[in-house]
Amino acid sequence: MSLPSVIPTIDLASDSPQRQAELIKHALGSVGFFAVVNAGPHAEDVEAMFDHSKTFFDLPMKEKEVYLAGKSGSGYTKLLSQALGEGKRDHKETFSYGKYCAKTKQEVPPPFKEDEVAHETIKRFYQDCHDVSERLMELFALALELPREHFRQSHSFGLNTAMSLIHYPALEPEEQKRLSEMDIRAGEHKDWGTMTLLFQQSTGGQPGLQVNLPRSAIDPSFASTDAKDTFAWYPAPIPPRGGFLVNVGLGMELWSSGMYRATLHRVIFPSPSEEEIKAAQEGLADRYTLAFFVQPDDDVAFQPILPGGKIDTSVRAITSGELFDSKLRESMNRFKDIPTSTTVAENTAGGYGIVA
Ligand SMILES: O=C(O)CCC(=O)C(=O)O
Ligand SMILES: [Fe+2]
Repeated sequence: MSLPSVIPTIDLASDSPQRQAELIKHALGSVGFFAVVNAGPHAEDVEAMFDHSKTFFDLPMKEKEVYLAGKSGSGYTKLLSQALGEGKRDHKETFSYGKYCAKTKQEVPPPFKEDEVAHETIKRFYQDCHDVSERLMELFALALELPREHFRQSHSFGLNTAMSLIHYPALEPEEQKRLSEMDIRAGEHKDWGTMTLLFQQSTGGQPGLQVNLPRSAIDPSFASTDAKDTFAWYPAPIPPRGGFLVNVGLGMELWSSGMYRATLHRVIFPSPSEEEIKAAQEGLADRYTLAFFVQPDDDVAFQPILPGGKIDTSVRAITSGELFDSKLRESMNRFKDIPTSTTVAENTAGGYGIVA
């Protein structure tokens, strides 16, 4: 069974809200991912964002280093300076906008600062991602029989939600073979927050995102057998132009008492044969993605929601800020212990990412 049929596509322009909520509930209860079409940022803006991202990552290291991320995760992180999963460093560089558009504005890097059009595009993209995430949160609530503002009201505009430009550079096959023994593009992890919107290039981009799913989610007939359920990695689809993927993080999994699943995912290097074919066809291709990490305000407690829209207030639930801090600490400790295939001194000056 091919994956697009298990990662459903939700059309936010034509399905009814009831139907959208039903599809979301089913997707998040089984595979933890779905694709959205006909909503969110304009396709032209998404494409422009990929161009701006390329412009930034093409800058000489000296210029990018000016924006090195601090503990908040905002700013630039170098190749191999994060480890989303166990045992391997991530062969990617990122630029994250933490509190962008909010009161404490982060400084925008030169290619965007000096380019009024680029700057406006980034702001509009952020705003449109925020707006569609609010719509989705209303549907998440509707599907669990909660008041529509239940999740939405816990996310102040521009406060904890962060946006990342991500670049996974293409490598010569030999170099990639050497690196992939010790590193990965993005190690296996669950996101931390409410949800992530992930934009991939619909044409000319490189795939590589994989999701870890139980066989019973891929093949419904399997669920009725006695065989032990096993997990395997499946390639995630790239939605059509203007579309994007959505997955929920650990915060939402806790909040929904597991009715919405945070699914493990990772980004792998292309296999040498695929790489060779691609290289022959179009020259070496890099993978660029844009991620919008929706994260509740720090003091929001993930008070578990029970079936029927009841809230369990009998437990002292972890807050969004506590979960974020503990995940950040965990990822820093994990990172320190991981050897790398390249000179550590050259590559570890970056900060830490927003996700684990
Ligand atoms: O870039 C991708 O395809 C996925 C990135 C991701 O999962 C993350 O940064 O949390
Ligand atoms: Fe992720």
